[in-house]
Amino acid sequence: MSADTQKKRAGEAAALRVEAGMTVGLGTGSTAAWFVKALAARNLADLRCVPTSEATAELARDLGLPLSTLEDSPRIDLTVDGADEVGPGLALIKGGGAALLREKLVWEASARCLVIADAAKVVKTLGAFALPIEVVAFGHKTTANRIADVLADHDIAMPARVRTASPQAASDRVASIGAQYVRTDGGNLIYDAKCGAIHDPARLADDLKLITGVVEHGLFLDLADEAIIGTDGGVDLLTP
Ligand SMILES: O=C[C@H](O)[C@H](O)[C@H](O)COP(=O)(O)O
Repeated sequence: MSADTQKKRAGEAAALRVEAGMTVGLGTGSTAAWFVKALAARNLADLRCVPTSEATAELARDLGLPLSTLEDSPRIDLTVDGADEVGPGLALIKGGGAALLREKLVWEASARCLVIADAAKVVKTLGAFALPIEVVAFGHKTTANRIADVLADHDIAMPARVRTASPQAASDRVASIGAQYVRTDGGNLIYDAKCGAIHDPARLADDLKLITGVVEHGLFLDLADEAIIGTDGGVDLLTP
């Protein structure tokens, strides 16, 4: 069975958790897109949907879901979002789609957060997936040196690399500097850190946040309340 089928199962199961009248955070990525489609198909009354990216906003708008913003709807009942890795205690790596900052803002404003993923995302140790780190473009190479120092302090030898767009995507972008770089919805850059294994995610999260120029990182710790994992047989539910 394909990963996409597992993602669809998880997304559809998550859509059943939404009730009429809720304010719902809409995640970003291919798994979250299945959730958004399944949610729209339910046609629930009085929903308010807060998207975590321009891409999700566009999808939700096309499907007729009522959109709001975090400014207008600062208290979210339930956010449903994908992940790049789901580790022990529902510690997550997110940001493969460069949406980590808006995602984290929406997650932290949510009474409940539900992560949805295919079975391959579940890992024993975080870090095989390169950790995305969102960095201000101004002086980003200096910031990258500081990130490298922090990574080295965590026994991660390889410096993080700035994420570049595919040639097609790059040609679609207009940026004042580095048109080849992926830009987040907020106009920042993404550095990806190939960690291999993150032995102390909480300490790494704290250390990265202390670097001037780092806007956010993709470690989502103590934020997910539950995970719905799509499998070949159905879905598995995980709690922290
Ligand atoms: O920035 C993107 C998000 O964190 C996504 O939720 C994450 O990358 C998972 O994406 P997908 O469901 O496409 O694997």
